[in-house]
Amino acid sequence: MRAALIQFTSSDDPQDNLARLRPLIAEGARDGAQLLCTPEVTNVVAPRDRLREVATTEDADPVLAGLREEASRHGLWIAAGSLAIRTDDPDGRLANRSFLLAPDGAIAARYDKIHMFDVDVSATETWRESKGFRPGDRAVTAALPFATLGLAICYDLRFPHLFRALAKAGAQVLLVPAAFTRPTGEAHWETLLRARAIETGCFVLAAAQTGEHAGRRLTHGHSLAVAPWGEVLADAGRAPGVTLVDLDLARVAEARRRIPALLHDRPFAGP
Ligand SMILES: O=C(O)CNC(=O)[C@H](CS)NC(=O)CCC(=O)C(=O)O
Repeated sequence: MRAALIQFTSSDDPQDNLARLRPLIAEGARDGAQLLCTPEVTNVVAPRDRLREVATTEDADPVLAGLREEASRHGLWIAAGSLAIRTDDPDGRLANRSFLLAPDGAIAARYDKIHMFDVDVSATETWRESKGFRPGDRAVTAALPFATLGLAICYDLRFPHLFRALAKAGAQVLLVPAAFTRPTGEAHWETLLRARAIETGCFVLAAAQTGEHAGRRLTHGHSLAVAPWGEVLADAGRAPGVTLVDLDLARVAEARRRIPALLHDRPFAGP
């Protein structure tokens, strides 16, 4: 199968983001991608107040509507990394929700980010994702004609048991759309993605936000594709654009045959 990672710098204006995404999708389609992945919060990256003002419901979100159009126009699958979506939460919290869009434009799966990034990265960089977003509580796989996908988002990457559960439920390709911070990206991003691939014997596809966003926020970039044995197949660097990668799904079974650790869980007591 051929996948495309769309690396992108989302602004705080969904219409602007959609307008800049369309040509990248056309490029991925022209180059034969069957599955196209976009980063976390593709529709809007903004400080909390602006985000709440801009985010709308699934029915009203222009980026979701536009991506559904693009999926059916080009007849390909789009994993809309995540979108910030208004919910019925009494406290007004949004969902950080991924959508898998089928080649006819239908919504084939949804996943709400489970783990909230409530972290003091440094003395000057602190995040309280749970103030703006309501966490999900359900892991999601989706069987496509050419591969079974496991869905995760950004900070979920640090919770290996989620990925193990996805692999055990049949996932062969794990998606990790992200908006990683610069300091944690430099220190951990590639290592964690390679570890999740090796542990699960899955391909990992991670489409990333890159560059400078509203409110002077910086993201790490380096959209990455990793093989089940752990090799980096593609690294998009810092520039926005489309990165193509060919996945030979037979490599999933091959990696798991060489190291059958997924079958070797044992109960234990303690510590
Ligand atoms: O708030 C938004 O706009 C959407 N959410 C995000 O971008 C989230 C929470 S701030 N970012 C991460 O999870 C980064 C994780 C990370 O960098 C790490 O694990 O090191």
